[in-house]
Amino acid sequence: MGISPWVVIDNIGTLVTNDPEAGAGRLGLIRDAAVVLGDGIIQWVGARAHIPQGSADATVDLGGRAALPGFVDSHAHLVFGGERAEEFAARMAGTAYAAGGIRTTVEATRRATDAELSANAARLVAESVRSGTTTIECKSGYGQSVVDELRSLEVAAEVTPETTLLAAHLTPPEFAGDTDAYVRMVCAEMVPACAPNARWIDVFCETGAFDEHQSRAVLEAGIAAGLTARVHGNQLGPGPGVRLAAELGAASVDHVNFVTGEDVEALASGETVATLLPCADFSTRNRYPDARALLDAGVTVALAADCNPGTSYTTSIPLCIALAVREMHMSPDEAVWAATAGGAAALRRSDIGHIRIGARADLIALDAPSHLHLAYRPGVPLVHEVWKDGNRQ
Ligand SMILES: N=CN[C@@H](CCC(=O)O)C(=O)O
Ligand SMILES: [Zn+2]
Repeated sequence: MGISPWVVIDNIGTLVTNDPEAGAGRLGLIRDAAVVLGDGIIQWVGARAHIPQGSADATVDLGGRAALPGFVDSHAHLVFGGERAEEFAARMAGTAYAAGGIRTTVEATRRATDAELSANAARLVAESVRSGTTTIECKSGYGQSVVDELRSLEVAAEVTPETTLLAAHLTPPEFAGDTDAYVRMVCAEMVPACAPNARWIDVFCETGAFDEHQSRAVLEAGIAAGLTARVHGNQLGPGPGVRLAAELGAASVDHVNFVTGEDVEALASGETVATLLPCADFSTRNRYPDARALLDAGVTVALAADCNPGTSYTTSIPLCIALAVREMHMSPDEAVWAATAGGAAALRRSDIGHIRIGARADLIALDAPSHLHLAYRPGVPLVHEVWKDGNRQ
């Protein structure tokens, strides 16, 4: 945030603005464009032939490269100890993913020092910036005690203002066999203790984690404490997560692999974004969500990387875009919108995810002539430059 120099980003081959009034189509594409960044915000955007003269400290010539809003990654678990490569290898050899793997990470997280957790989260954020992410959400959820959830949120707050209390990720060993007792503790002690350090309340509403009744209790406790709901739902099988999220006015329901027509209708007629996490499906060999059914029904769709040590140990939004296009039949334009404006909608942010005057000066340049190359050239590190709050990263 804050003061940054005034810079003209000139000679942009194709600019994605996500402002249909500024350019062509939903992405608001402008060819041969320029953008002026200054004091942390977008000061001007348009055709390079009309750049306002004399107002910038410097000019960066992109040489015909594409530019677009920085990616908004609205789903990440960055506060954890250890890793689970062996679990991944076993899964690739045929073992199915189950929620219980989370336990391994809870043990490692509780053992880790504050400094180790901070360093790991900072490392992952730096990695995500290198692949073009300029806003990231970060959940707790591998602490599962008041003390460990609180310190997880403190670490999360070091890297982002978008902090999420996910105490209801799994029932910890101290409450083994009595999930209801854990939920009572979360509502009575953990939510009041942690709410001042969080913006969002989340729950893993899934068989083997928390059922509808338990999920509702946690979300309502969070809402009563001033947080806004988001939900992990319908990842491993059909379930109540999507409907509950829509009913409680959640900002987003995430995963959404197994949905009914009623679920789709509930999302289409409400304000809840469907956040799809194709890297988790890739890494668990799960069925990909039916993105076409969601989009064709008018649901707002976001894409996020779901960086976590169990199901998706990647921070790469470009990989999400490539998978969304190849495996989920989203068009490249839909996928780029979902990873920028869609992520912003999932975080209820109007200041990011688009290039308009007054928006945060979060912009990336690609080593490619258009945004289409993000899906067309999978696995290639196309992100050439990143500006966050107007500062070159
Ligand atoms: N689905 C639940 N939570 C994480 C996975 C957590 C883990 O396995 O460690 C997710 O978003 O995929
Ligand atoms: Zn998650």
